[in-house]
Amino acid sequence: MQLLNGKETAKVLLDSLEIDVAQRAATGKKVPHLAAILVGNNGASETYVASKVKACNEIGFVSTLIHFEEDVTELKLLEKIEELNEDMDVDGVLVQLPLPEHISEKKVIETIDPSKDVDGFHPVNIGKMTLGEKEAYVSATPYGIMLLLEHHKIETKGKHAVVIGRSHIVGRPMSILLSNNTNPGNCTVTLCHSKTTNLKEICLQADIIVAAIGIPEFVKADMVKEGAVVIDVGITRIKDATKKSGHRLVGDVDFKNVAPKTSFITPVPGGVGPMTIAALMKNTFKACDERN
Ligand SMILES: Nc1nc(=O)c2c([nH]1)NC[C@@H]1CN(c3ccc(C(=O)N[C@@H](CCC(=O)O)C(=O)O)cc3)C=[N+]21
Repeated sequence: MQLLNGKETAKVLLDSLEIDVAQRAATGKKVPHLAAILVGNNGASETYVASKVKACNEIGFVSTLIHFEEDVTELKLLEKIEELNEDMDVDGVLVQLPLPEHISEKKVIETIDPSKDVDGFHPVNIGKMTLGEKEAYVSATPYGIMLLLEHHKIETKGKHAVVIGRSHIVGRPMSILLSNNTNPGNCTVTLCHSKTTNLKEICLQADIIVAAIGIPEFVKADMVKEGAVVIDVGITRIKDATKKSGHRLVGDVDFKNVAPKTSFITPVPGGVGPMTIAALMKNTFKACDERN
């Protein structure tokens, strides 16, 4: 069993971006600018957005964090997005999800200029990704997983990949990327979800499993074929008084029992999470490069 170390891989990618940014700056070009919008006081969201801003600072991007109160009106949020769309200095705009009930995520996502949609959530980018077009901004988590597979030279061609979870931001785009005619890619893909029958039998046929359902330790050892590659997207916070933070992070995979059966597996934390950040930074660099 080999650990797919997302933290280390993300660092390699971020170091390389840092050089690219320095090169832009040295030739008098503008550096990438990411604007992130956070609504309310969700602890996990605050942590993730803080990591994104920190990554920006570390590699020489400019970042702007806009923090609205939980009760901000949808109109006010949409107006802010439009302002950022028009701001020539801003290359990437992201609105951290989930949003409060009274705000339509669909409207918010569709208001972001597709050329600044570094999260890759806009229908235009989902369409381009589905068509395998290079200019698409690919949703950061699935993109990060593709980069992790690529970095470790994991053979995916002709393999059976089983994706568990059909969310718009992870499972669905993941299933499309893995089936695309690319490397990594060229998988035969089965997309499973809450209504799937015989999930265990399907998983047992998988060469690659991507668990993205948000149920802690859902994937058990008896669902995994010997030698499979297991990617754990889950990141649930469980209260734990013995931890300084008051919680520990648990993935969608029963890591302790599953890991010994696998050829490669991602840990939680330190697996997919840091890769999500690295992918977002790559998208933001691309947005800047295409604009200037
Ligand atoms: N518009 C939008 N874009 C997103 O990209 C987005 C989002 N909304 N909503 C929520 C999910 C989740 N997400 C993570 C990012 C980093 C870590 C990460 O860095 N995790 C660390 C641990 C962090 C911790 O200590 O909590 C790790 O796994 O090692 C995890 C999860 C981005 N998301």
